[in-house]
Amino acid sequence: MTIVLGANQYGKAECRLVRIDRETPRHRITDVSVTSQLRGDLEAVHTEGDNAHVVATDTQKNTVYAFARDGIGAIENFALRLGKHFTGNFDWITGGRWEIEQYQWSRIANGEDGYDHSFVKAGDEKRNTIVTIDGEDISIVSGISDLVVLNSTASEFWGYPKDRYTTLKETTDRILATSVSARWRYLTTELDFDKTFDDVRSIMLDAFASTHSLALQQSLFQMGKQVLEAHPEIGEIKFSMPNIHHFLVDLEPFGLDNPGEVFYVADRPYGLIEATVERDDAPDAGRAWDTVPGFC
Ligand SMILES: O=c1[nH]c(=O)c2[nH]c(=O)[nH]c2[nH]1
Repeated sequence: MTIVLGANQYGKAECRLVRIDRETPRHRITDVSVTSQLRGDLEAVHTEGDNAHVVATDTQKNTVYAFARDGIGAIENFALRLGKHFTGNFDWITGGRWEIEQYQWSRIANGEDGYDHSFVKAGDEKRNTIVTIDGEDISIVSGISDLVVLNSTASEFWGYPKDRYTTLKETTDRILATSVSARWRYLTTELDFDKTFDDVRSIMLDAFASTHSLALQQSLFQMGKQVLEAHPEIGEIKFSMPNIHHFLVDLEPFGLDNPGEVFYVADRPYGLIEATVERDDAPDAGRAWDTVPGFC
């Protein structure tokens, strides 16, 4: 028996970086966290402590900041730039993984257009991407997280099997709320990623709002289906959507009715609905999803 090194990667995680584009008085802000990880011929450092092939994690971090000097642009393009740099400049680095999470800011309101150089954090919602390079293969999985949405009606849940443990009452009018995490795989590296992201987000919101839902699962599928129908450059989309339960408060002890107006929101436990919506002719995903946690 011999003990050998298995899969490995290394790099600098969560390089927080804010860039201000200030060519004109109307500044723009890009706020990201970048993780760079390299793969390749890295056996010797693990088995011998030989660092000859180790592009230091500190160097990777510095490269992230130095590249930002030229602009960031769409996070997908920034991740691709980093990946091509490391795989192109160090022979033994044959691949890697570049993950970026982007935090959203909007302009502080001031008339129609907002202030030129004053921003307010736009909630918890985040945009993200993972670019993976493996030799000649490049995969891009992008997504959104913490997109919190709520329908105050047009949601039902009934017709489920009943057994001795079932206490849930059927309903034809409930609140449907969730925090959408979605990731989708691009089938191309040449794309206006900013525009596509905005469009995917707005399709998901519109599908959630316009679906009269008999189950969160049905809303999820509609969201994915409508994204794939509009975007042939996306192979599949995965969702993880907690059902944020809103329970009707029993006001009867106070002699009051409650016609669907007063709720308490339970933070846990929560239903967790996860699914992949895919086109049946999409090219094989290869290892694109291997290091994307939290989805099925
Ligand atoms: O939309 C729902 N899907 C379920 O699978 C489920 N299960 C449950 O108890 N409530 C709900 N709601």
